[in-house]
Amino acid sequence: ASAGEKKRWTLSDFDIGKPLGRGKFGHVYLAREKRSNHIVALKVLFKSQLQQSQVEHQLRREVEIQSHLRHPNILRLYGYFYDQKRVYLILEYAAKGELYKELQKCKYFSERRAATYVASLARALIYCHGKHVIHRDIKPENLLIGAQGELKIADFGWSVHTFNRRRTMCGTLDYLPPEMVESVEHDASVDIWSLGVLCYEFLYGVPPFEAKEHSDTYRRIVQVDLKFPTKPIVSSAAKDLISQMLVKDSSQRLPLHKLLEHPWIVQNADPSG
Ligand SMILES: Cn1ncc2ncnc(NCCc3cnc(NC(=O)Nc4cccc(C(F)(F)F)c4)s3)c21
Repeated sequence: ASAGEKKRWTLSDFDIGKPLGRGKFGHVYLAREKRSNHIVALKVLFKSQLQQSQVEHQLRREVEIQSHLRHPNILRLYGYFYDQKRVYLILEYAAKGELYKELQKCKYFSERRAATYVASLARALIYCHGKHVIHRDIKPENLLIGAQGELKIADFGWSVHTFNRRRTMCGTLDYLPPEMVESVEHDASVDIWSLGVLCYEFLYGVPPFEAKEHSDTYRRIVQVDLKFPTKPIVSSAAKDLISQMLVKDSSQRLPLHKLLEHPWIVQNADPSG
């Protein structure tokens, strides 16, 4: 088998280093694979918590989906192993850490930095959608920064194969009425909406539909109650792009390949990503 595949990993294959972060289901540690000295991130998940939340199938799907994804802006999941009580995810290490911490520190990003991030995320999502994978959970907490400052989408715990859902739902689509064919409520355009929300938050430091109560946020989203603050000053080109992504009718949202041709991206994104 090639490196990292088929081999049965165990905890004794790794030296464990400092904690990198703690998620809902467990902690992440810096680790070094002893034989290769390869630095990785090791996410430790407790089986008990996975069982309680009945998310084991999601984890299996994440591992399956991630094993086919190879893109510079998608954090690699090299493999997994488990022992009596825990499941371990062997992940690519993102040396510059979590994007949301960087956003908190800077309050908001320059238009060049925001456009560079948005363009690299668009390229990663074009790649995913090309493989019928939608992420469905694009937000600052799921974005990491690599050693060269490049953005990495992480945590495909909520991603799905839209193609599979069509296939598993029925043998042939021919006899299905429109509402059943349409029933893949998440089509790839959900990621375009989330990328628009992210672009807004990169530029203003807050998400566009933020409100004190969940019910108010829900109403602002369904009404697409999009307002642009006067401060910080943001170019009209950026506002134009965001307005073309945060559109209620998912079929009318700016397609990702068109996003890469938008003047704001062309003029501000660093081509290297
Ligand atoms: C903080 N940090 N700093 C540097 C750094 N470098 C790499 N990684 C880091 N952090 C880990 C990032 C993750 C990547 N993939 C994940 N995947 C996941 O957490 N999956 C997952 C968990 C629990 C339940 C489910 C389930 F079942 F619901 F699907 C799915 S987490 C780093």
